[in-house]
Amino acid sequence: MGQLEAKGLLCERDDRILFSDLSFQVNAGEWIQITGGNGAGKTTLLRLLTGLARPDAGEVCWQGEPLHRDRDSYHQHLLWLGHQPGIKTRLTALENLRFFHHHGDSARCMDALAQAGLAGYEDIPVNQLSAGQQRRVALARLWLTHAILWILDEPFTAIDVNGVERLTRRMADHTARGGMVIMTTHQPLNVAGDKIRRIALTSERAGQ
Ligand SMILES: Nc1ncnc2c1ncn2[C@@H]1O[C@H](COP(=O)(O)OP(=O)(O)OP(=O)(O)O)[C@@H](O)[C@H]1O
Repeated sequence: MGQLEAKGLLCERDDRILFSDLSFQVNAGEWIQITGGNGAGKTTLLRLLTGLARPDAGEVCWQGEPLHRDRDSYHQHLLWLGHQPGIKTRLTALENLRFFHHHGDSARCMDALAQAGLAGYEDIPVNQLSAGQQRRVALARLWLTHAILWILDEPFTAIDVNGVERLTRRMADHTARGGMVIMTTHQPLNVAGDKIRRIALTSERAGQ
């Protein structure tokens, strides 16, 4: 089972301190929402947690080891879905999933697309899908991945109410089975308060 630990993170952008001395742990089965207004540093923090960027001070550890020591093995445990859908718009929805998940046979990929609400759209080039449907193609990976840790930046952007409900259920299932979710969203989450822990990137952070 995994454990992610942020230790004393400092991040500066344009001579402004976004956050400093930020420490927290995420354990198996935990669901974390990073909160804060526009520009508070949520995406920046998520990128530090993925190992794609390095903090100005402090470090991020996975199972006790600093990420930069063995990023490749960390990435086997991680599913990162960034702000952009990160999909190939000339490929079909199904081809996109097969591209990301080589182990995913067509039947599993079709099932994942159905779970994401895209049944009937499997063979359509992604550039002919709506913004929300394109996002759903990326999010269908949540039904295919074996990664224990999901880091999701604004996964609900452009997603309708029904889609948000499906995704929320999927995240709840994942954490109930010992998975970990760290996400940002500006939308209210329809989840019992004790199921989710919030880490605020604001001056109110003290006391969180
Ligand atoms: N590559 C970069 N170079 C310089 N400054 C950056 C860079 N990326 C982000 N910033 C700055 O860092 C700050 C935090 O940006 P970030 O994207 O982390 O905020 P956020 O909390 O995710 O915001 P939002 O809710 O709008 O997505 C912003 O003030 C932004 O201008």
